[in-house]
Amino acid sequence: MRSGMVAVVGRPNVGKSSLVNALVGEKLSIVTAKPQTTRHQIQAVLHGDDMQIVFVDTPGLHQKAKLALNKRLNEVATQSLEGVDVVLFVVEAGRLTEEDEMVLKLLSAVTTPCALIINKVDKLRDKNLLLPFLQDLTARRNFDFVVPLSALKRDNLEPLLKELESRLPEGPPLYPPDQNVGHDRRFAVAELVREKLMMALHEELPYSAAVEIESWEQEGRLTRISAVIWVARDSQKKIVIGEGGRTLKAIGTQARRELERGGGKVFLKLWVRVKDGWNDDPRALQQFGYGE
Ligand SMILES: Nc1nc2c(ncn2[C@@H]2O[C@H](COP(=O)(O)OP(=O)(O)OP(=O)(O)O)[C@@H](O)[C@H]2O)c(=O)[nH]1
Repeated sequence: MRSGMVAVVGRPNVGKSSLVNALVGEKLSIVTAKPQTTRHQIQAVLHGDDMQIVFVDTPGLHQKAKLALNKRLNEVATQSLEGVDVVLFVVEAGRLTEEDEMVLKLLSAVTTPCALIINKVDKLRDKNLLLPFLQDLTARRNFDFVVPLSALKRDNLEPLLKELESRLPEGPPLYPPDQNVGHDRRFAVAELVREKLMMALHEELPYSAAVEIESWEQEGRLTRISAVIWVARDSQKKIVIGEGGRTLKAIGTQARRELERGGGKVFLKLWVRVKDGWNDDPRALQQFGYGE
């Protein structure tokens, strides 16, 4: 058995989340309610037969604009990258920006094995450009390995997994195999809808709305989710639906967009129902996932 931590770094929009989702195979591997270590936020866990990969986020790398300026943030990011087994530096094929350069610069201080992942090769019209692009980057840093791939098309993921497997230390899994993936994913989606609801209503309904996932069906790349927004009073139902259904529609659209970011299509159907005083009812709380 091998297991270890892998950090995925790169500028915004290069496809880091898409890559992790493609590798873990969970279209909707949303990150709430996942365990957290002191220095790393767990993004997703890949449970293989004889390997476990814990993908982590890098604190410090998220304050993107400040990256070049803030020494402290660089230190935080560097330290956290020193604590993992492999770093995946993700870039977009054929496109290197100033932000990529900043991340590369930050990586120069990191001694952890580091791989160059050239994502979105499917977007590259002229495949002949790949080699000079790759050569340009490998001239700047000694990468431990290089994998061109497409997270979106799930192209060339296998070589990356093989490389990772050979580099992870031998040892027991860091996390117990997740037997409640279904429940976790449902809870994560419910929380996402709730977050959009709270944003749409500007906290007009704090604590009096709960979201329950009623059904969940997977049809190939399409996920059909039906969710109920439970409110405590009739007047609140009107607020959530909004004039001509506008508020509810906006909530649904925002949640759906976020769910689709990892690829695949999502049909999200939202309903609003009233359960008088649900937020005082322990059984209702349990039903909505807020119980012990
Ligand atoms: N054509 C193509 N598009 C991709 C590929 N991988 C990701 N994308 C798209 O690139 C966009 C950004 O992908 P994300 O996975 O959200 O990128 P990210 O690096 O996690 O972005 P941040 O969360 O902002 O840091 C999305 O529209 C993806 O669908 C790929 O292999 N090919």
